[in-house]
Amino acid sequence: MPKVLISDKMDPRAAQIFRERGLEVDEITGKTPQELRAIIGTYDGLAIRSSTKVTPDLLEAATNLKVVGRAGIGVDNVDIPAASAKGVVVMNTPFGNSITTAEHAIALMFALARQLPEADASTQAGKWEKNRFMGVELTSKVLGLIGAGNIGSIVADRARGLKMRVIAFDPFLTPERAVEIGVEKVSLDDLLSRADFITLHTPLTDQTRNILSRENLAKTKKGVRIINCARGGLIDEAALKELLDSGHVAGAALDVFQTEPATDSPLFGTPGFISTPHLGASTTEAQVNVAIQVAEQMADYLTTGGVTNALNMPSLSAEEAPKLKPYMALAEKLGSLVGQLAHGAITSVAVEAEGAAAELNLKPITSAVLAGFLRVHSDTVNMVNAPFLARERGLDVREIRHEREGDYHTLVRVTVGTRDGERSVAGTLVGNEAPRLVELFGIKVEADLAGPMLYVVNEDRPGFIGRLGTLLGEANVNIGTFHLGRRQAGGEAIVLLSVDEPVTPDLLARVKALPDVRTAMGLNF
Ligand SMILES: NC(=O)C1=CN([C@@H]2O[C@H](COP(=O)(O)OP(=O)(O)OC[C@H]3O[C@@H](n4cnc5c(N)ncnc54)[C@H](O)[C@@H]3O)[C@@H](O)[C@H]2O)C=CC1
Ligand SMILES: O=C(O)C(=O)COP(=O)(O)O
Repeated sequence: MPKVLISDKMDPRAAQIFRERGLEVDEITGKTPQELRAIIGTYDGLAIRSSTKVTPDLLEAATNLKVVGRAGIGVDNVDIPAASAKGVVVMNTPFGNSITTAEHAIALMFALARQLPEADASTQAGKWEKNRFMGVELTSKVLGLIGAGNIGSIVADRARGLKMRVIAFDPFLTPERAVEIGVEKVSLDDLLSRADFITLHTPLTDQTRNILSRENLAKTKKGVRIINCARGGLIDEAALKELLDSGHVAGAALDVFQTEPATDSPLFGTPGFISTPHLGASTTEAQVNVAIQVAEQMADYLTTGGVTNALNMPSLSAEEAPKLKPYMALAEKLGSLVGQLAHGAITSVAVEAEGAAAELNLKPITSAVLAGFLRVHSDTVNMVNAPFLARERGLDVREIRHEREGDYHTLVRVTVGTRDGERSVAGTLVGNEAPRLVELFGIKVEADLAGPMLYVVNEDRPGFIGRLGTLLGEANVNIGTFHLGRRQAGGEAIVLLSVDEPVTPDLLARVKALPDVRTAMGLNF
């Protein structure tokens, strides 16, 4: 039974779903990285929010881990390349808390406009400072969005309802989408100089880190108010403090900080500064959404292989997964076969689908080919890390669909490119289920690829099969299945046979010494 660890505070529905889906679940929150490292080894799944840091160090100890599920959006607390390299799927819940977070940004914008926290503190202190708290209206003000994705576009929608003019800097925002969400697409400099309010809604990446740098903050309009419900690393906090002190920035509301938990910050106590402790996603509705979603996604993956919202693997629906499973087995075997047989440096891998296979999602099939192929050299390769490792090796990977149906109702062909040219193998599914090789390096040969096998290339001459059979019999090697193919009579022929025990170097040497043998190899599936 797969085991899941919930390591950050999560709605109880997550644990309930894991149990209902037949998984074992432990909820152990608030652990230090060292404590987590000590227990992670037995778990197949790890469900987190933003507190748990999935570092290379934690992953190293996570010897059984197959999936990390982030009940939320931002995954900057997960080292995705390290997870991918270890073959761990990383999933998030990209929409579950977006409305809630957008509403928090709007709440902070109002709080800044009317100095609500200070006014509240003063009033409750019995001061009744009616003249101290003069606010500004939002109507007709310019709101500058940095990042106009899911959350940014909801903020834009709400702000337009408040009669604000919304401008957005987002290099990936298309002009059509800008029109659709009712924002004016602008450059960052334009936004900085025009916005009365600036709100950040980008992920934290190498491109967005410090996007409101000291230099960029200095380009803002005097009296600007800044809201950050995205990630702490997006703003230079020291520069922000100075600009608040000088009065250039009229107000700043941060829900997120460079270092969290932020129990101490030079910004604390600065006039015009408001903070919340990373509450963007903290509503009952959002937490129920993300807990249910992450648990369903992780349970799907651990029980059916279905993949939804993975950041390091193509999606594969729970309905698709059973249909693709036999294809993935076929693809792994074909990948493994070319991996074992192809000599020399491989520079490209092409995966072609014909007939029924052409109707399917090819991404998982390709990942399985690459996994089978790369596993020949490393047994830690799986479908998650194979595409990543292939990229690292500079392999040119292509997927090709053919509408035509050939001799088989469904066919997957794998062609690898080497310095000596291309070599290709192809297979089908018998009864839509059982993987079967049908072509090897241009020669038609039908074989099940399973267990230890012996592969021989020979001259097609009478008597050869008998001599090979005799040799194997004398060596006490039991033959399970025997498959033959040839290019043309008297030309190059191949023998593929399954044997009960792995082929020993000694047996291989004797096979190679037989007359008419060009080459021989032991294979394993
Ligand atoms: N405070 C909180 O509790 C929460 C914070 N978040 C944060 O909000 C972020 C945004 O979430 P979504 O809108 O759902 O993500 P999203 O992926 O839908 O949108 C992000 C947008 O940022 C844009 N972007 C990327 N690089 C950029 C750059 N260099 N400059 C400008 N724009 C850039 C993208 O094109 C995209 O449109 C998350 O990554 C997360 O870090 C999300 C939920 C809750
Ligand atoms: O979803 C996100 O990106 C968030 O930042 C929410 O964080 P949390 O789950 O509340 O720790």
